[in-house]
Amino acid sequence: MAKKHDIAIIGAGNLGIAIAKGIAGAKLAKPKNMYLTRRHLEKLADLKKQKFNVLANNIEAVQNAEYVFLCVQPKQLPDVLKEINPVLDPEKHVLISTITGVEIPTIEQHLETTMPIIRAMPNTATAIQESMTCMCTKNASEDQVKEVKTFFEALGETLVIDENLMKAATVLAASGIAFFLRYIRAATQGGIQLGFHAEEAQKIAMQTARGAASLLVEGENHPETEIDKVTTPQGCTIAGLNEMEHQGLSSAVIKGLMASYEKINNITQ
Ligand SMILES: NC(=O)C1=CN([C@@H]2O[C@H](COP(=O)(O)OP(=O)(O)OC[C@H]3O[C@@H](n4cnc5c(N)ncnc54)[C@H](O)[C@@H]3O)[C@@H](O)[C@H]2O)C=CC1
Ligand SMILES: O=C(O)[C@@H]1CCC=N1
Repeated sequence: MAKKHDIAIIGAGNLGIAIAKGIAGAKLAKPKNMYLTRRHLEKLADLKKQKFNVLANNIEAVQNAEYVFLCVQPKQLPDVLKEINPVLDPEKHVLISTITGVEIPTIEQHLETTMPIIRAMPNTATAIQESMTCMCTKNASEDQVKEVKTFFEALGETLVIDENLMKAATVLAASGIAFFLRYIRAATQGGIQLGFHAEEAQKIAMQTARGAASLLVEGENHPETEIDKVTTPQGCTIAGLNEMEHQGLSSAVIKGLMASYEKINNITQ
């Protein structure tokens, strides 16, 4: 954001904490300008020591902020909106909702005033400024979207999308972190069976995953172009790759993404 802002993070759980750390790490705001709420404050003791404002009072957090991040679980959102409604000011606040599966018109139904609302779908890598964040809005101004986009650009990569793609973005990018991590864990377990100590196997798997992603990011290539460079004829790579496909690797990933997507449809029930 062009100028420094005061920020409320309503629901400083796993994602809220990652956002708070990312913002502070990118120097977008100082900890003393951030107001973090959650139900069990003892879990924010470390952040309190780092001078973040840690409080149980959502109203106070909103009153102190211009940018209000909503980071509670979907089922917790109606009560939170009911609580902060009286202090929301469309001239002062921009609401940034990270809540999975709750569309902007639904958020609006819970509000007494028409507010600028931006939905953002970051992932936990915001904590280290490596998020992939998809965003959409309905009534925020171009300047407000630009500001929030600039903000998330400091926390990784961004894409402004139509709201009807937000569920897909949730699965691919937000849940996606867990999916890629599970591959790294599985590769680590395989490496151990092949003779490495666990730490060595994990180091090899992590750096190899980073290298694979970097080849695509920096080379702007299709994955198969890079795969073709690895698969020596009659070599061990194609033998392993084909066995993984016989066992349904690509199919398992796609089916997993679809299951995750379907779950979003009834996540608030
Ligand atoms: N965890 C992730 O990687 C991602 C999560 N999201 C979305 O972010 C939201 C939060 O997810 P998580 O951080 O995983 O959940 P979480 O359960 O770790 O965090 C939610 C936090 O909200 C607090 N909370 C509950 N009711 C509250 C209230 N009335 N006032 C203040 N705080 C309250 C809880 O104490 C908890 O710390 C969800 O809607 C989720 O769909 C979106 C993208 C990624
Ligand atoms: O698992 C969930 O429902 C949330 C949304 C994406 C990541 N965590």
